[in-house]
Amino acid sequence: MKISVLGAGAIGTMLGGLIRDNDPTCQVVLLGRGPHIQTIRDTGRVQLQGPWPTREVQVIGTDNPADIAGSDIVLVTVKSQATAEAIAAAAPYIDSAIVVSVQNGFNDAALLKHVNEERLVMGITATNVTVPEPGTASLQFNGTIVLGPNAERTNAASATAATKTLEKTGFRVFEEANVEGVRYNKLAINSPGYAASLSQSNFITEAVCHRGWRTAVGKPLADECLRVFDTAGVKLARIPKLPDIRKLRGFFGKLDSPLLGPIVGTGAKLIFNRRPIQFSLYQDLLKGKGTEVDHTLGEIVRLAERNGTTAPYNQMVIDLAREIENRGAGKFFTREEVIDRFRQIESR
Ligand SMILES: NC(=O)C1=CN([C@@H]2O[C@H](COP(=O)(O)OP(=O)(O)OC[C@H]3O[C@@H](n4cnc5c(N)ncnc54)[C@H](OP(=O)(O)O)[C@@H]3O)[C@@H](O)[C@H]2O)C=CC1
Ligand SMILES: CC(C)(CO)C(=O)C(=O)O
Repeated sequence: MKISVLGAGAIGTMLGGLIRDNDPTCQVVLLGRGPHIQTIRDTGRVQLQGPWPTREVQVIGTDNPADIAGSDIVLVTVKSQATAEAIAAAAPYIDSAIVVSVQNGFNDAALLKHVNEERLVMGITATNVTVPEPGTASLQFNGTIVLGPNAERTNAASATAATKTLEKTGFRVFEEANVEGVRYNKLAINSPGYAASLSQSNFITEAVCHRGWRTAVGKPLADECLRVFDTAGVKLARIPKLPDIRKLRGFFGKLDSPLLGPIVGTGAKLIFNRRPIQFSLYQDLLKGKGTEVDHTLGEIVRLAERNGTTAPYNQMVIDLAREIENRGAGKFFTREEVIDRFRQIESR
């Protein structure tokens, strides 16, 4: 079986590497660019770090889309804004492969320009991976993958085949009939996570567990996402085994309780100070790269507008991310500056 990854950065390298490590009969091609893929191409190996001794896995690294020809499965793991260009370059070599988007953001239209709907499967991953140095992918958080058929189920066979292949990663993989509901849920979870990234705050211990941040930033974002989904008639589906936006909103409430708050907060700090979640948006801001925020939280803002409402809190995260992008690598806000900017929305 030949599996190719289109856009092998953090997520794509981890998924492709784990598949190859767990099933050496699979040929895995990591198509990417820059020093990361150059290192993999030169050494013929990728290093996988995680809650295991470092694994060295043999893969093919390439920057030439022609090398994916003959694939059974192509995993799309470029950032959303790179999807149109990446799939256009890969299209002549996709042949009859099943194409699986494992991205945040709704890139269906860009992918459908080049891939038959029966062979396109949309999904998300709620894992967390970084590239600490070229040639290495590091698993920060061992989560799940969810994918599923489209509403008409024209791609149902492909969704099942993609699920079986992704199970080779060793992650928990779920096929979900309402995958669109999962994808919206994931965007909503990312919304407060991105907001914490604007000030380099540990999402759980320095943002969620901080009363001022929770009140001015976390709760309004979660409430806004839920209100927009409700107005638009989006039916959310759970991300199995993980908290969803409703649970996260409930957790914010629990932390406000004078009795329960300190206990829950201490437990959360013990767990999340050890291996902080590094949101993909944070990783890009740190490197001074353009982020995909317009394609992720921008979806929530556009969904609001299409349904006659607004999403000013999500728009604020987008605006602040843009400001950091323009200021340059690593020039983040302080948590208090973020809180101040969010408070200004209330007084408008
Ligand atoms: N990292 C994470 O923990 C998580 C990420 N996600 C989602 O997964 C998706 C991928 O994220 P992530 O892995 O972090 O992103 P990365 O930026 O680490 O990886 C994407 C890679 O694709 C490369 N690329 C861009 N355009 C092309 C192209 N035309 N041809 C070949 N390679 C290309 C990029 O190169 P370059 O850097 O030069 O642009 C980069 O190396 C995103 O949608 C993200 O939101 C979801 C859950 C967790
Ligand atoms: C929430 C997270 C970390 C996945 O679990 C993510 O989606 C991201 O980094 O963008």
